[in-house]
Amino acid sequence: MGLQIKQDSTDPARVAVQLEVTGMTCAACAARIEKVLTRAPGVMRAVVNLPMETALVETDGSAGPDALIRLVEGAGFGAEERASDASSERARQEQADAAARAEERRTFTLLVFSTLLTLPLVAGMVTAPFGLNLMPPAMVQMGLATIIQIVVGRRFYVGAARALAGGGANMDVLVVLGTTAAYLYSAILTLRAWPENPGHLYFEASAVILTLILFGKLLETRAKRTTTAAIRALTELRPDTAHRLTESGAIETVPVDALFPGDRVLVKPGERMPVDGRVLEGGSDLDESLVTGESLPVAKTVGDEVIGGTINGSGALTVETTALGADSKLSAIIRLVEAAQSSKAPVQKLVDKVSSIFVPIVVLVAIATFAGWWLTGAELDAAIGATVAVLVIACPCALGLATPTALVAGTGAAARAGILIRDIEALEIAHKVDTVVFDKTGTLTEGRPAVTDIRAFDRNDDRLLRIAASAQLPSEHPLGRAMIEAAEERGLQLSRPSDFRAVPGQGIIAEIAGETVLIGNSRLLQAHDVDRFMADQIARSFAAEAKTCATVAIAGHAVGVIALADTVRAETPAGLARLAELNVAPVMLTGDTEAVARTVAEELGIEKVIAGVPPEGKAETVTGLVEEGRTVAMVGDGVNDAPALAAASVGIAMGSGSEVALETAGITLMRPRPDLVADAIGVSRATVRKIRQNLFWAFAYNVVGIPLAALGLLTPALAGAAMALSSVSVVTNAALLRRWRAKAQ
Ligand SMILES: Nc1ncnc2c1ncn2[C@@H]1O[C@H](COP(=O)(O)OP(=O)(O)OP(=O)(O)O)[C@@H](O)[C@H]1O
Ligand SMILES: [Cu+2]
Ligand SMILES: [Mg+2]
Repeated sequence: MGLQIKQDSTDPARVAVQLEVTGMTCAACAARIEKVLTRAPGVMRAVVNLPMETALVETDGSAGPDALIRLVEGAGFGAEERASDASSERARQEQADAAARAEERRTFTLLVFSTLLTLPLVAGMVTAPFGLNLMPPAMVQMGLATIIQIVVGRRFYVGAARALAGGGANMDVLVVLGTTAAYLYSAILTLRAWPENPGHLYFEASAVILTLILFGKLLETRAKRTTTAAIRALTELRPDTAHRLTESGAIETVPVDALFPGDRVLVKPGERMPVDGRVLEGGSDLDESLVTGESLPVAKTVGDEVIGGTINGSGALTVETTALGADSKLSAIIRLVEAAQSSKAPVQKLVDKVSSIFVPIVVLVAIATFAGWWLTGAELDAAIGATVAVLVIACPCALGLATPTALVAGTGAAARAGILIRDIEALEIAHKVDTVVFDKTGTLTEGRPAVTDIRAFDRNDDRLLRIAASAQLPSEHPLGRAMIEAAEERGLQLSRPSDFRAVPGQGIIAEIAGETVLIGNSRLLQAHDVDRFMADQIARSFAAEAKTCATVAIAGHAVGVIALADTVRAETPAGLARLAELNVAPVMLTGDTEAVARTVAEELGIEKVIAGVPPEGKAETVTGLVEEGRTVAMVGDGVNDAPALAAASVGIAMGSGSEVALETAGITLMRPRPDLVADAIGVSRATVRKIRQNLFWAFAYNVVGIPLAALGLLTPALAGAAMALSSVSVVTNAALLRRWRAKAQ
């Protein structure tokens, strides 16, 4: 493999300093800063990244961050030290995790304490039917209840006070009102009757309610922590150290934070990829499942891109670093999923609004209940009991949990399948999608066309291909690349055109040996008054075989036609069949000719075809479909489809996972597989279904519970149990979503 492992050493003297630079306006600024930094004593390398506004400086340890900052400031810019990305991100996660665990432990201890104090209070209730009276004396009851009210109740009092101060009312307000009413009423009775025995007391009710709610909270935080664990696992994918190859070919093990873009790293068999990069040497199979959801190993050879966090198979790889830390794909994914999970869904905003109206209404109902019982001549005792039960059963905590728990579980399950959901809005819209617009080239097909036939009018096919491929040398278009490849296969000598211009959606215009060469479709020929008759005839015959044709014209005369074919992706038919199952209509949108598009569409069973659309017309076409009243998902392969992705109700970027696609598309598929589109719609439907179920049950429980409590059919303690149970069932129901699996394997 040509790799010689000479030594494994760490070089503590090498220090990487990251600076955040402000005030840069252009590349010249960046170059100036780079020069100033590079020339400073002790600096080995400096790289300034203009769009990221950062400078990465490698020093031998003698130039500290402060000195470097002064240098940048001396050049007229602002600078600040930036904490190293990978470690700060992980530290942040670990901190949050530790805090969550500590909170959980505290809640658990409190729960045990609260349960122990509550048990004597309920002992009387439980044993009474057996003719035993184990109820402790009223004063003891009051002592126990007071401790619970203060120690356990504290967090609810604080929460309620905070909500009221903010002008709102939440579940804590109801909990506080209910338990305080029960407690105070019992306390007053006890004190007034002392030393006699008072009548019926509600100490056990307030204690049981607080204990149960605490129990619900504990289950809730635990469930939440396990649903986010899938995402947290992603951050743990990145290794801490990497084997860097030095100029001399030695190998040193360095912290990942000390690497620079451009550094070459050695990845040994079985190790995790420390950075995003390109393979320079070697070959291996990579397990990308945790990043892209692809379950089969992916073969990588020289020139292929690798993603940090994936697992190397049995080969050793030398990789050139292209992105690290916060710039890496893994970081982008983590940020995306985290942002999605914490963004507020429109339905959640509605729930918040409902809750804020709901609480005052409940208080009114409670007052009415009390008045009703009182006025009909009932005991004060019964009136208080019913009122407390109303306040407790009305607590909307299940309502508050219904949406966020389902969303976290749904987006987490999707991410595991390689479906990244940027925001909750995308998830909510995706479930309504009735039309999916597919870009043809690169989405339904592989996007790697190959030259199949050459029809030179003078029968000199090689000459035609040589001219065409030469003219295409500067082209980025897949059709152009295919021509170059075909020419190279035939060993033809190519020469760069002296002038080159791409006409989007039509073709190219180049200058070769003083002659203008046009290569493209009918529209290009028409625009330049080239006789199209013969070329169109040929193109039509090839269209039946789903081959795309490009006509070559020299000095205004058509001289031949080159036919190219692209293969349909293996997963496309299954993907379309599953969309049909979901009752979603597919539409093909392409810049190719109607005839070719029709042939491919017929083969795939797609009825609606919109062909011959120039790149800038794609967004317009999508907007047109949206205006017809459809909910449109546009599936494209990234960068050039960005406007159309943005125009759709929801944009689905496929495959590339490039930054641009991540930013513009509501949903990104990490693998170039059209069948994941159905899964994206599927997970969205499953999540929205869960949210609706949860909301329904949470509401139903309140709607049924409140009248029962008002009529005195629910004891306060039972109401507390019912409330805790409803919260737990909502959280459990949402957690079931974690079992969702993509059908695309
Ligand atoms: N470099 C090129 N060489 C030859 N023909 C070209 C070139 N660029 C564009 N064309 C012509 O313009 C047409 C439309 O190109 P465009 O890039 O808009 O669509 P596409 O990528 O081929 O298909 P899709 O819209 O499905 O992605 C092509 O089918 C081809 O006929
Ligand atoms: Cu509650
Ligand atoms: Mg295209």
